[in-house]
Amino acid sequence: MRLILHYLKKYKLLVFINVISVFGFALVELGIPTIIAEMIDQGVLRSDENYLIQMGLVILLISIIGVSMTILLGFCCAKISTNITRDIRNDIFEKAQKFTAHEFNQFGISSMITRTNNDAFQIQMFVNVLLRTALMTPVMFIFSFIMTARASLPLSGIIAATIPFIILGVFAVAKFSKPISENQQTSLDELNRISRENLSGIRVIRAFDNDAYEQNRFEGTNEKFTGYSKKLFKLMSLTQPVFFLLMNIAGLCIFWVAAHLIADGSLQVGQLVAFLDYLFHAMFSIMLFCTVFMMYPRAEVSAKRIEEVFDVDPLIKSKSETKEAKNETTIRFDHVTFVYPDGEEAVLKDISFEAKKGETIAFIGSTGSGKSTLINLIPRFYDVSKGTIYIDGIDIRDYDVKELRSKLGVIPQKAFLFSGSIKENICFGKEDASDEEIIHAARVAQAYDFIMEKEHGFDEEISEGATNVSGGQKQRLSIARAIIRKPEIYIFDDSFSALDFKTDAVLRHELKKETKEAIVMVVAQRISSIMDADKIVVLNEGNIVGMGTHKELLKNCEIYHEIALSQLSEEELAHE
Ligand SMILES: Nc1ncnc2c1ncn2[C@@H]1O[C@H](COP(=O)(O)OP(=O)(O)OP(=O)(O)O)[C@@H](O)[C@H]1O
Repeated sequence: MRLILHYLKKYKLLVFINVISVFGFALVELGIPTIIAEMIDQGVLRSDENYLIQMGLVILLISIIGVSMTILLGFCCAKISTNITRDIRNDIFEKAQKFTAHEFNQFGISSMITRTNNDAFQIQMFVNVLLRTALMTPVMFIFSFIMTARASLPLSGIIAATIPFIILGVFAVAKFSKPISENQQTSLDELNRISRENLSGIRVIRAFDNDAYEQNRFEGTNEKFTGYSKKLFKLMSLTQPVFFLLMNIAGLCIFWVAAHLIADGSLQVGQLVAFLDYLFHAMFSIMLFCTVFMMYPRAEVSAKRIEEVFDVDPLIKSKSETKEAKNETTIRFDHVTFVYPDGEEAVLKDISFEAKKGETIAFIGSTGSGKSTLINLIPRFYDVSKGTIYIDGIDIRDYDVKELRSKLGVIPQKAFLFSGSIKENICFGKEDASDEEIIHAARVAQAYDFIMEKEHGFDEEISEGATNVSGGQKQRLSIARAIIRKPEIYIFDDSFSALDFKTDAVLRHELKKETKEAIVMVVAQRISSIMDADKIVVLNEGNIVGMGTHKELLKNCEIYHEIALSQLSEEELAHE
């Protein structure tokens, strides 16, 4: 409710119009039975035709007002509920933009998608019904109840006696349905996760001939989800007949008592007609109330799941303004230690090094030695646990994150392309890039030739998951995407691994010309990719075990010598 109220505040005017139309609608609805009762007692029984015509016209006018109010009510409810859902989705998306991998892991990507789509939709349905009925129900009920009491006190006593049973029933349904709704949403998360994994890992599943296993896994979860949904529907479908049964019993009692009252002359037929009409409205409003109340537990579960996302305090906090930077391009790690938020041991230990404008600094080491972790600290995908990283003399935590990242051109280990054209993918690095800039970036990244071989050149569409380009082509496009930004610091995380040796060499040669004014940080497994670097940092189990040029390291770093020996022949090494 807190979440819904928070969003409702943004639409005060619409809510106000909504309230007016509810009152208008309720008064019109309830006014008509009063007039009809008058018409029967004064017009029909006394055969007063003029009176009947006059009252008929009043009913017509009131009905027109009623219809207009109902249309207005529907319009307001639809507008408010859809706008609120849109706002919730936008806010979840905006919040998620600030998440690090650690925060995403708390929910899982599939659950984030379910929360954004399905949970937000549950809120939309609830708000729509709530706005239609929340105000109308008490207004109509109280008014109709007073009117039924006015029409006949003994008969209204029967309604009053029925109400506690209805309220008890509604509370019981809400109590049972809440845990089922929670389980339903959780199993929907699971279903989405399995679908996602299945679809994106379809090749691996087929290659390992594991279709049957995956099918069973999916069917199991689907069955679970269906089970919870069935339980909910059963509960709901039980509720209505029981409700009507109660109503019918109350109706029977009412007619039985009414027959006696009319027989002994203490109740008129007109009064009974008015009573029945008000009774209908009272019951109708109770039924609406039950609908809202039965939807509430489900919406509450969804609201809680959305609030969980909003309540996360992202690890990375941005400064609104960056301190005045020194007029230099440097990057400096000063005794940096890092432990993953959900890890126990330090993955990087007391790391210190520096690189200046125009320099290339490379990182090498066995798998799991911490190379990717090290460079992921620079765009602040995570913050250091100890020590400081300085860019241009300023602690990176003192930057506005946007400004910090605008200095960087990151080419991740797993090249990722978006669905859209090749051109759009390259322009992701610089929205307003000219055609010349796009072509230049593609040429430097050695992507131009293969792009031109595509039927539509730069307008060729990249499919979802970039399945229509090869691994090496993906890497080159993501390199072009970084080049086009002309960043101050290039970060290549094993970004040449899918390239053949010749393309790798040409690309590095072309890059050298492009990056004269920048710092280039390269993580690589291949010695040949980094042996020209100005400085090579050798990592082992999170420690720096060697730092220097290729030649220096060959002489004084045993681990580097071993890596070199495993990749280069004795002859090649002897040349160094
Ligand atoms: N998100 C994470 N949470 C916890 N531990 C992690 C996380 N990511 C990586 N690690 C651990 O941190 C260590 C360093 O991983 P990292 O990816 O930095 O190594 P790397 O040198 O880049 O390896 P590779 O060459 O295989 O890419 C590994 O032991 C890894 O298991």
